[in-house]
Amino acid sequence: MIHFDEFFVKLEDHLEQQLPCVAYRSPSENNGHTKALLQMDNGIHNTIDYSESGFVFAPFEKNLTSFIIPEKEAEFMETEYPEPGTELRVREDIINHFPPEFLGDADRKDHEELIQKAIEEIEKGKLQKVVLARREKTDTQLTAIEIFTRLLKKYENAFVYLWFHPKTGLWLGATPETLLNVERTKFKTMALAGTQKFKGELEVDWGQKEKEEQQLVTDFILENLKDIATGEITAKGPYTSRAGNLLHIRTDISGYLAGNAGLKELINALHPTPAVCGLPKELAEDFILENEHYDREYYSGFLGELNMKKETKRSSNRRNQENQAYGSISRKSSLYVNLRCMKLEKGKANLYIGGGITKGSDPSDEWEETVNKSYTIKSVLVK
Ligand SMILES: C=C(O[C@@H]1C=C(C(=O)O)C=C[C@H]1O)C(=O)O
Repeated sequence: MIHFDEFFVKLEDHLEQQLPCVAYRSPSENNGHTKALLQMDNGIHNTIDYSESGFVFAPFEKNLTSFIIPEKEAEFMETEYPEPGTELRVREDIINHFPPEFLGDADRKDHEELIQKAIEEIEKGKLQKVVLARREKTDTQLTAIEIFTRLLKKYENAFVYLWFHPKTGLWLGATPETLLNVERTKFKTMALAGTQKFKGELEVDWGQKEKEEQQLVTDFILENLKDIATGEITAKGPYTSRAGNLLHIRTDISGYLAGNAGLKELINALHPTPAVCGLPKELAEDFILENEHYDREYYSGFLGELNMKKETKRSSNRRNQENQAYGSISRKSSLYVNLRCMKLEKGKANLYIGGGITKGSDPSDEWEETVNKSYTIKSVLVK
């Protein structure tokens, strides 16, 4: 563990040298410290079968390249940051810096037309759900590290990260969505969908449309895991879960991998889930690629620790001591869906924001939802 001043100086130095690096912190429920992997040279490393150890950064489109910072090629550092009691207070008048109308009517019109087109496609009967997103460019005077530390201070329940790689550029985010947690054969995932604004209350009512939309995600996950899991798959929920200024419906899903299945099979079964793509998966993906007129790149892809070393604490319990002989170091993967994120380019932040469309969707409500979601990032972009 090092002091956070040293941590951020080293991170900044690495960014200046344009070398691959990542800094991140897990959601508080997973008790995370702020960590980083600084790759020691400028080598380019890809992963296809997810067998390597390191930090992976994978795109939305399955057949595009996933990059990895290998554990063995990088310096690992860890710090305690932020200090307790230093939660970020954002300006009350943040909305005046990014009034929805600032976007101009053209953005709104384009997005609503896209949604209308999807609703018409859904009404034809083949496509059930499609998640449509837009990209919004905005200015920021802040440096990458300033944005990162502000995200850390504001969103303790999110997976917060800063990723740089010469092949992908600089990305930052605070995502509420776990793709996978895997330790030995035990896996955990979640079905997250349905959105409303948080107004101080966790006890809220959800509309039929949101409940059904989230149920589709749960059903898809359970169905797709059936053949690679052994024994029963447990689903806890649905319940309301807070993500910054938003609420979502969430179900926690866990189980054990069957003997012939590994991380690769799990990822292939899940990514991209109908929380970010749609149903049926291929039809939804085709619709997205044909109709969203920009490249999602790494938005709605996934990222996180892949097969990273985890030391298990010694226990005084005799039976555990015997187990230690074999199992004191295990491998752990913690992957998150890349949402509430941005790509930073020379004073410009590119935000990516989407929402699930089903036959009950209303284009103007869906637009509002993307505006609300955009404040997750916007609220840390102004000092
Ligand atoms: C697609 C996004 O979020 C996803 C879509 C949601 C929805 O449609 O209600 C909710 C949570 C996420 O699974 C996004 O934030 O860009």
